[in-house]
Amino acid sequence: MTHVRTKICGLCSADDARAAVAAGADALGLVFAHNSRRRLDAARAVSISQAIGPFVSRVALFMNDDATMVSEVVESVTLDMLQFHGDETPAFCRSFGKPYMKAVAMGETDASVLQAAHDYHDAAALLLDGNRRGQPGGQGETFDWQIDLSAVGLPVVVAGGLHPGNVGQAIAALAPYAVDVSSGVEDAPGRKSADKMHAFINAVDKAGQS
Ligand SMILES: O=C(O)c1ccccc1N[C@@H]1O[C@H](COP(=O)(O)O)[C@@H](O)[C@H]1O
Repeated sequence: MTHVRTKICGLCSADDARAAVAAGADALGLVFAHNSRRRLDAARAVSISQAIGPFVSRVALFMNDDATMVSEVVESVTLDMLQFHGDETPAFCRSFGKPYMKAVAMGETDASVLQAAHDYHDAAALLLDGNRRGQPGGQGETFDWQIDLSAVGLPVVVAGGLHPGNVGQAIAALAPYAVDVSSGVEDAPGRKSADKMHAFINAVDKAGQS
């Protein structure tokens, strides 16, 4: 039996954050990317972060945002990890003194997970997303799960188009360390569904038992 961890991303309210924790999420994502419809300002992010109880990780998501903005967020919001979704270099990712996760855009034929694992060797994890390079994530797009990840050497987080109905299949195909979901547990853009979050985490737990 494997405990596959679940990150729920794009929380836009304290109530949704509490519901995600109640559903059993291991990590919650707060989006600061300038190009996201789920983008938070610092005041809202602080109120959401305060609503998250102990033993649940807080992850801040950026995409090609400038260093000053990232530093301001790191200084004003309680965070455990940073998630970078753009063309950020390894030096940029590690420069904020926090564990980080680098997203790899899998929605193109030449995406090289092994190259990313080499370049971002000090990352806490690699996150594989279904978006094309340059396009924002969080669009609900899957990628081809028939890939061999055995040589990656870093924890792998699978994302992109996951929902309660397909996450078991993704786990069976890729045996990831964790899965990450945003659109697939929403009722409307930026509004999470407690029922969908429960169903998602039940499906993850079930897949980890088989
Ligand atoms: O959620 C966003 O708005 C977002 C913006 C820019 C980059 C990434 C974003 N979200 C991340 O995208 C993946 C997949 O999300 P989905 O489940 O397909 O909606 C996930 O890691 C989100 O954290």
